[in-house]
Amino acid sequence: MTKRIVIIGGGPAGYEAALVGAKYGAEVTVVEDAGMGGSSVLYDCVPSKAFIAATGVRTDMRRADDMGLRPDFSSRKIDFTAVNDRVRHLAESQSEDVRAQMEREGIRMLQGRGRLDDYEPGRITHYVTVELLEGGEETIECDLVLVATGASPRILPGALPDGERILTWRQVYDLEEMPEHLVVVGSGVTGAEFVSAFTELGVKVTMVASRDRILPHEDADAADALEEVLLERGVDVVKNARCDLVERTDDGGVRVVTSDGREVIGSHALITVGSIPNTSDLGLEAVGVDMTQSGHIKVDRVSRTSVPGIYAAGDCTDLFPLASVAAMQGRIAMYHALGEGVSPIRLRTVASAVFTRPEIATVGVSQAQIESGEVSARVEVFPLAGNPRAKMRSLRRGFVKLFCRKNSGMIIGGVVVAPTASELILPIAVCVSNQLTVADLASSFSVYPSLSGSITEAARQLMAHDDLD
Ligand SMILES: Cc1cc2nc3c(=O)[nH]c(=O)nc-3n(C[C@H](O)[C@H](O)[C@H](O)COP(=O)(O)OP(=O)(O)OC[C@H]3O[C@@H](n4cnc5c(N)ncnc54)[C@H](O)[C@@H]3O)c2cc1C
Ligand SMILES: NC(=O)c1ccc[n+]([C@@H]2O[C@H](COP(=O)([O-])OP(=O)(O)OC[C@H]3O[C@@H](n4cnc5c(N)ncnc54)[C@H](O)[C@@H]3O)[C@@H](O)[C@H]2O)c1
Repeated sequence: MTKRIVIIGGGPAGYEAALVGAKYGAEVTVVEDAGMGGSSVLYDCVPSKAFIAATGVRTDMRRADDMGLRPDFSSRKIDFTAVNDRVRHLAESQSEDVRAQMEREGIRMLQGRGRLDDYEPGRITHYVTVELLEGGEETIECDLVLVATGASPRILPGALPDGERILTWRQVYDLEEMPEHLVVVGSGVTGAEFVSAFTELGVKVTMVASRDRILPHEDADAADALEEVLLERGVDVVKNARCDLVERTDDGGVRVVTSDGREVIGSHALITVGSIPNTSDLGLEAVGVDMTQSGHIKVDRVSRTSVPGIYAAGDCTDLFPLASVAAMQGRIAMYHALGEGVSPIRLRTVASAVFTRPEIATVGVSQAQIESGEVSARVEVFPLAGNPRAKMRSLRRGFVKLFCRKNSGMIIGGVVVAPTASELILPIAVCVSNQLTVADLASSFSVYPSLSGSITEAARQLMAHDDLD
């Protein structure tokens, strides 16, 4: 019998799940209140990476002098409106591509807000009521529901965004002029990416970090390397500073006040203090779906919630807030729900990147886990400074780090800090996913000269260590 599936949320978790559902012959409806592709495509991941790509042109030009080229960029003004127009256009056209693909696959799409509406919890059939954007309501009867509603910027009570001077990251692309002095509150991945991007555009940036280091959840050496670059580029980092208040000043700027009374004055403030899951008003509690204290939906590794027939995927769950993970959770939910063979999600194999200059990419276990004794492994750090390709490209910083099991040499993690770390991490991710060893990696050919040569070289160093043991 054809399964009837309703997916609430059309981001990577929702649309990837819908495509799998349709492929396996289910009758799929996706309910989305913004646009297909969700926040990932319209407001978060895609626009930020498009913006960063534009700012990266300036980074590359900075090296031109060192290479004997003397382009005169001082007289070329940055057309900030054009930069932002391009970003918005890219996001909208990607959203349209997702919508067109879903249409081709025969997926029904409804624009509006969905909520679970089971009149009698515990039954096999579920009901989703949609408040349609065009007006009116529709209730859909179905066998399976996937909740994929994502998350929204966390708002500090003392720092209410006004879209002009006090901004969330989603409002940056509406600015008509470049900020003179941007104060970025929060030093997680989102904060670091915008600090780096605006710095590359030549904007004065101050970063307000709640701890004594930036990127507290990333590899410490990588975070230190980035901090060094940011300081060298003129960024001020205010540490151990929790922001309590952000307000407009009489001259049109902003005043950021920390809990210990420190004050930072700037022209604009960008608040990047994390996200909250979009899980209220969905009727989840009424049907008995277990939630965490933070409001995330509890799921297992095949995306099941505590209620049969209701699955959840992506940023509304408590796994790993990445588009790639959301998409994988969504696909896994459908394979499982439709009785296809499925492997539970393996978070240790997730590769992720921070798109700063330089980029930071990681996969597998962390050095912190090794140092704490939680994981037993050997570590090799190989600086890029000696790499011939890095010298040719005038790259002074960056490194490759590999972690392998002590006896077997199996690769269980790695970190790359380089301009293209997000691309260079793949061979290490392949090793981690497929349980390959340093010998496998060391015996693979890398191109000469290439930055990836440092990855095979790091593996060779770990092998040499094996020989001595
Ligand atoms: C600034 C920033 C940059 C990022 N960059 C990256 C990156 O480079 N790489 C990466 O892997 N990840 C990145 N992420 C994380 C990534 O954006 C998220 O992990 C991803 O968006 C999660 O996808 P999702 O499908 O769970 O939800 P979303 O993409 O948030 O989509 C959910 C959709 O559901 C809609 N919705 C919510 N409630 C309802 C309802 N009741 N009815 C109907 N629709 C509803 C929402 O409006 C939204 O459109 C970034 C995040 C941020 C904040
Ligand atoms: N390139 C990418 O893949 C990418 C980019 C952005 C976000 N993301 C995903 O989103 C997740 C969340 O990242 P994020 O940076 O948005 O949030 P986060 O929660 O990781 O970081 C927010 C930071 O703000 C700090 N903070 C909280 N309240 C504060 C206050 N009052 N004053 C000062 N600082 C305060 C927190 O201590 C924290 O360090 C990431 O873990 C990642 O999975 C991914």
